[in-house]
Amino acid sequence: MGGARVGDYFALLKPKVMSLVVFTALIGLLLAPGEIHPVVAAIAILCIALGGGASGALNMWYDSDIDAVMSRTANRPIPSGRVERDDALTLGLVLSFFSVVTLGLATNWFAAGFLAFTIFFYAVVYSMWLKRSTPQNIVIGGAAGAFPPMVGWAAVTGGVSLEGFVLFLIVFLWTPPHFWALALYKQGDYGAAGVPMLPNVAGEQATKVQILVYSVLLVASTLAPQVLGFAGWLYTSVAVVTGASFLWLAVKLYRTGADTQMRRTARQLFTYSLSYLFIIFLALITDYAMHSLGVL
Ligand code: HEM
Ligand SMILES: CC(C)=CCC/C(C)=C/CC/C(C)=C/COP(=O)(O)OP(=O)(O)O
Repeated sequence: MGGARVGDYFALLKPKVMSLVVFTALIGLLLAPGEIHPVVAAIAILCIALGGGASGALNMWYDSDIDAVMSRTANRPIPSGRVERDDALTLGLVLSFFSVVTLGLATNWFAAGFLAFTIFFYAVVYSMWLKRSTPQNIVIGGAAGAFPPMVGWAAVTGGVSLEGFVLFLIVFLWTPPHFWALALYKQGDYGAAGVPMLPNVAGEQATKVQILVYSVLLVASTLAPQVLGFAGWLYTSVAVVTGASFLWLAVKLYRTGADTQMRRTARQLFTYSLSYLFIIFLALITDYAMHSLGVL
């Protein structure tokens, strides 16, 4: 086939999505108690980024048939013919192996095993099984995207903890509103590709109800750091204000029936979901840093 550029292989790693995944992993690593050398920490984050990228390449290898049918994904490196499927598979496997082994050597084998499991969960459990078989695909599969903060935590401590689980829970509950908002305005795409996403199986109204339910659970879960005592008022004020906006958008979506307006609101919620997760995790680490420095 030929003609593939470095940028095409880079695109296989889903860099934009992984940037936020890696950010949540970084916060997990920074919040974890214990010492980690800054260079080791940097290597650990790089390994999580490469592992995430590897799982993205494996997803694009497996999904190239449906990606070719959807307008949002038709121009990806494989469906557009710029990268061979086999090359994407090789890249995904090599990077998976390299990232897991390097993380194990640099930190500990529990964190490495957890990274391997996360890659497996996204590339195999979600992409090869759940995505094409159930409208609950992203609820269960979303766990893969929520594990990275726990992997970051494990890189420092060699284990899991309640605090790490809370970070997992926040990302886990955030994923359904994040994704279903997008699916609501891209329904046609998934329908055409035969992927059973909630809007094209259960309908728009049922999806809006589910988005609302998960948004309430999500905002409630963001109060857990304060309740459990590992964040203070700075974080909690940010969580309350940004959470209220999240709920307001989810309610607005629920109440908007008209098609064009509904799609606009769904797009707003999707875009907002990205800033929201970033801000919540940033507030957590800022609050933690301020407490550590004695400023708060
Ligand atoms: C199973 C879970 C998830 C599903 C099904 C999902 C789905 C999607 C989809 C379909 C897009 C549009 C991507 C594109 O057009 O290239 C997207 C965008 C995005 N997702 Fe997710 N997502 C999930 C979890 C996550 C997680 C856990 C994070 C980060 C913590 C995340 C961060 C992002 C970001 C940053 C974008 C914007 C990318 C851009 O600007 O192009 N997603 N997501
Ligand atoms: C560290 C590590 C291994 C992280 C994995 C993180 C993870 C599971 C992120 C979710 C990624 C994502 C873009 C899902 C999109 O669903 P899709 O693939 O159905 O979307 P598409 O239609 O855009 O391909």
